[in-house]
Amino acid sequence: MLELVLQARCFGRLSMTAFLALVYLEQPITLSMPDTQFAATYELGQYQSAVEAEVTALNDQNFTSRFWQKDATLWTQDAAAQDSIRSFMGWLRSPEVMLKAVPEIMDFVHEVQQAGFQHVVVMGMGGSTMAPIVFQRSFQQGTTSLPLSILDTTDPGTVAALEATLPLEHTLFIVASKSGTTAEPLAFGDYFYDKVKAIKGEKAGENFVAITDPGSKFVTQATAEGYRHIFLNFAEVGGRFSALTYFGLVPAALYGIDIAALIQGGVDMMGNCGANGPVAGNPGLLLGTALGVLAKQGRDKLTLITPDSLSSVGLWLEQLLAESTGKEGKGILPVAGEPLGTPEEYGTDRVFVYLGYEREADQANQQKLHALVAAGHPVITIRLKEPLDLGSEFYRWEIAVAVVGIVLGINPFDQPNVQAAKTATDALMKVVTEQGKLPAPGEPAASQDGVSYYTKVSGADATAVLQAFFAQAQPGDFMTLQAYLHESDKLNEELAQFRKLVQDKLRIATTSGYGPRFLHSTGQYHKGGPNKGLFVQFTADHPQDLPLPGRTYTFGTFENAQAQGDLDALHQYDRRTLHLHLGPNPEQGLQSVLAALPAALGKLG
Ligand SMILES: O=P(O)(O)OC[C@H]1O[C@H](O)[C@H](O)[C@@H](O)[C@@H]1O
Repeated sequence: MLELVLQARCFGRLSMTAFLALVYLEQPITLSMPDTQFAATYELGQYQSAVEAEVTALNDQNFTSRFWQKDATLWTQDAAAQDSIRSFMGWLRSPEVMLKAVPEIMDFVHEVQQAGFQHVVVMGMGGSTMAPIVFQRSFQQGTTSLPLSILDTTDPGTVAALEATLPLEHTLFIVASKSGTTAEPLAFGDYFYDKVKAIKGEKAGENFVAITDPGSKFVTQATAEGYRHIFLNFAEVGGRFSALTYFGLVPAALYGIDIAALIQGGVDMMGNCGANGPVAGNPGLLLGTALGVLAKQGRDKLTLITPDSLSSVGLWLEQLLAESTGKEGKGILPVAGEPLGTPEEYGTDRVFVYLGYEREADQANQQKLHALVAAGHPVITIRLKEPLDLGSEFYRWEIAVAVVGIVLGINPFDQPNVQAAKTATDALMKVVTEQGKLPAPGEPAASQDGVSYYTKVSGADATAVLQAFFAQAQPGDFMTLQAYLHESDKLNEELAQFRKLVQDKLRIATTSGYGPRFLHSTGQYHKGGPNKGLFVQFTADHPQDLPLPGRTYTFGTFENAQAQGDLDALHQYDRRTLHLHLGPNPEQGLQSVLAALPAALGKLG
């Protein structure tokens, strides 16, 4: 059967009737309107008709006008949940609102340049740093702009390594926290404020900027400490929907990105998604409907394929998808950073999304994607002209996950299970305050080469424990690596090797994230999504720990408590876990685990 291909460009010029007429034809169709920027291709095979039916059903219910009127009955009939949903839809107008704020942001950029700063560090977690990470990794630094670093980990080795690269006296620190209560950014802020104060005394505040919500407690602290500037974000925008607000745009502008053009992309996408009145087609609706329908039919692992130049988008998308959809035992698992394979390597639980540039042919991935389409896997392709198109892309995906929420029947704007890990961590930190240290872990199931293996299953040695752990895998499961470690190229390679060995043998999806970053991102799905995960947590010793000013604990203890707290939370949700404490040298420790893994997997059927 021929696959149906719809080149979904310029929906604004294509009536929905024409669109539906075209998608019903049983032959490949390419609509070529190269003057627009919202290029997406849907190759959905056997799922095409179900997606069309859902788009029609949503349009029959006046989806677009109800959506823009924030009609929360689209998502739920529960009155309290409806109030909550409405209160998180401020992001819908964020591109329009922020376009007006461009002169204010650019005035600030000039002020910073004239003050002689040499480096910018953005410090925060989750939605407050994901977009800056993408900007820093996807764009070239502007010629007259400042280098940008992002700190979103409590790992003392990482904090120390960053500190060693900074001209502290000439570094601008941006403490970014929407709520102003998240423990990590407050710790980062206090740590570096103390350092700068040791150099500049009472003038330390000149080097600090806050981005937060109006009225947050952090505003009081930042004011008292004489912060150079406090950006008050506008209300009703959840963290993962804040890329095109001060959280993304202030760092972007300091890095030299043309933020007016970036935001304009978002404004254009707003229009295409019906912000200014009825539209014949809606790129966000189509993407969200396709992903929602596919997830309901078991294709609930969104496998993101990008060229290297866009790989960081995976981090942003992970948070948006996992926190928005991973709840009530449902959800779409974002799978980023898995090299693309051949059709036999995948189960029937995948949908592939290729996000690339028009100018990069990326033949190797394209050939594999063609083979996947031919084998019946759904593939969605989105091509950008240039990095600035990320402005419209962020917006398309934000609309899409809101639509996924409708299709799956969940509230896409809350993150009810993130708190579980925070609560467990807080309880552990209380123990640290009272007893000076964390509770000792129980007996390991095995120890080998200085690596301790903690898990509920047992085995005579490391290989046997790994075998017993992975014997629990079922088709449709996934494995996730959770590394509370100092990121390095070597570790990234080793983690990729771990994923490959497991994927090749068990044919399950694999993901990987550094802690505590992922706690504010995919952590919601881990606890709130379907119970299909095999969780492998890595921790290590902290030979060079760092004290935290005004606290009785160090960065290292904080990181350990976060790892232990999340493990406790995963157990509350009855998840299958394996904790590997890698000892003093994590790269070497992981090497030892990798040496045992092939034999362990080899013994499985
Ligand atoms: O910006 P903040 O209020 O500090 O929040 C940072 C992050 O915290 C939590 O973990 C939420 O689950 C995330 O959605 C949020 O982005």
